[in-house]
Amino acid sequence: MALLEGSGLAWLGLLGVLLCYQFILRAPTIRRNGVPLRKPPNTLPIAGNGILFLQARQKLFSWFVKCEKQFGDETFQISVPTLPPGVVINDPKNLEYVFKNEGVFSKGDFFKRLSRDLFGNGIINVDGELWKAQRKAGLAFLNTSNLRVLTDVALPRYLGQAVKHLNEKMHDESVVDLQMVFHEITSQLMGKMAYDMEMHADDDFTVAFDYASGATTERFQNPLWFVTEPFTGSQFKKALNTIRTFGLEIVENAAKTHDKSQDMSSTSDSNSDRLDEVSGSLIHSLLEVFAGDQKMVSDAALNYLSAGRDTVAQALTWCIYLLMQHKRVADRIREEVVAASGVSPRAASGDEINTAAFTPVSLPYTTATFYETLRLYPPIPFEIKQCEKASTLPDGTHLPEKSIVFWCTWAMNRSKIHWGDDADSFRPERWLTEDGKLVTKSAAEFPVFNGGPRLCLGKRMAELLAVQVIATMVLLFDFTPAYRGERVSKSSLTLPMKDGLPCLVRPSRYGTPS
Ligand code: HEM
Repeated sequence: MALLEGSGLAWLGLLGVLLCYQFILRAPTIRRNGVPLRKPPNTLPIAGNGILFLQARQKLFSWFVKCEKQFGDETFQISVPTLPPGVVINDPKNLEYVFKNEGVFSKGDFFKRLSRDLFGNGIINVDGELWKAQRKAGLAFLNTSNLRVLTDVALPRYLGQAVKHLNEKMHDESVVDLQMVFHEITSQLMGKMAYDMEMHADDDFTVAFDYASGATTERFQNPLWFVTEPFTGSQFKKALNTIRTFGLEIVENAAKTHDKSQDMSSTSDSNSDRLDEVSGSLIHSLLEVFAGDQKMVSDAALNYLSAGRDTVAQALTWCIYLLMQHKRVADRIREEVVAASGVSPRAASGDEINTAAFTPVSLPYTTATFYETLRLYPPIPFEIKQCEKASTLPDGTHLPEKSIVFWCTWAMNRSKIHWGDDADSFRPERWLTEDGKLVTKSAAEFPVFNGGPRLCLGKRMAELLAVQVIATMVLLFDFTPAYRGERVSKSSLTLPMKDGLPCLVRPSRYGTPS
């Protein structure tokens, strides 16, 4: 006990020295055209905005929204003990500059140090040659013909299984967690197509990844994580071990299936299953690029898995959440899908619908609904870049070397300046022109998929997947909430819904009662 008290005092002493060093000797003021940037309300003399960052993420989102309302497009400075000086940008012109100057605004040491345990040297956590090589492998995986197999073969298969599961739940009148249902679809899909493996939403790996993502986010929120984690991080360590073991399993499995597929390629005929032909194509190209470096292949594979699977499942979850509150929008989706597929009331059970025909081109309103969901619930709600060298933003803000640039997509997407007075309302119509075409926004205006050379590689895949799933679910089912009040997200690098989305399932006007 005495030892603990002694070490506690030592930590406190160290902390005091660190804070004084940071704030009295080091923290530079960032200026715009020579004038110091404004600071947000409640910035404390020594802790700066640090205490605020310790709050639950929903409160943090609200704080960023409040700042956007107060500062509009004006860049402001934030300070958090132990972090380099930082600014928050809201102006799309500044963001465009950040996107265009990837060489200046990189992931940086700050981001990498905090997320290395989770992402290793995977694409999300590296710059330069390692990034380029992984991006190339990803581009090959997400080519047009693989995406066609995804929409025509793989997704209808896993979506069909989800429909069956929901029909059973409907029959039992039992509650179903739709977040798990969507996670199961994307887990199976990515598992099969990218890694030629069976993956599920409740695998140990998934649970561990979920935990580790929350713990990594806490590092970003808690500036003293390196002080607290040795005492509180045992579960985090366990989760990281599970993740690493699974990563190596993916690689070992791929090495086996690679040999097998090379054996088979000589005998395969034109009738071979299209899905089996593309299965594992991502991991196989990673094996080729990083031959012999198992850890590297594993990091790359796990990064793609987390980027491609969780984001889409979460976006679908928030979409149905919003549709349960906006029946008018669900009805319009149904009308659009019925017009495109010719289904008559009480006729569709899922088996006979060609869900592959549900595409962003054939269903613009459904696509607009997906975009409107992403606007209000962006799966990656915060972004961080670090200046590799001093730079000046278009608004005149001079950023010293190593300073941090934050933008909060969640807050930017609610800006009344850029989205109008009804920015807080869920209104898919804002995404459609008068003649029903989809409105396009630049990446800087709508940074949900990032932008510049690091634009999300899976944007097209996400759109194809989401439209097919939303159209099918809304056509067949009517969901009602089995929870009270508002749903919020839990701590994570992405936007999972806390405690899932428990619902009751009934047939829609077009689905068949079980
Ligand atoms: C609604 C779904 C999705 C959203 C909102 C989304 C959003 C994003 C964002 C914001 C980034 C930048 C992250 C950062 O580095 O700071 C990103 C990167 C990335 N995304 Fe997505 N994503 C989605 C789906 C997908 C899918 C389905 C894939 C397929 C595998 C994917 C693959 C990637 C990859 C590989 C990167 C890293 C790109 C790079 O650094 O060059 N994403 N995504």
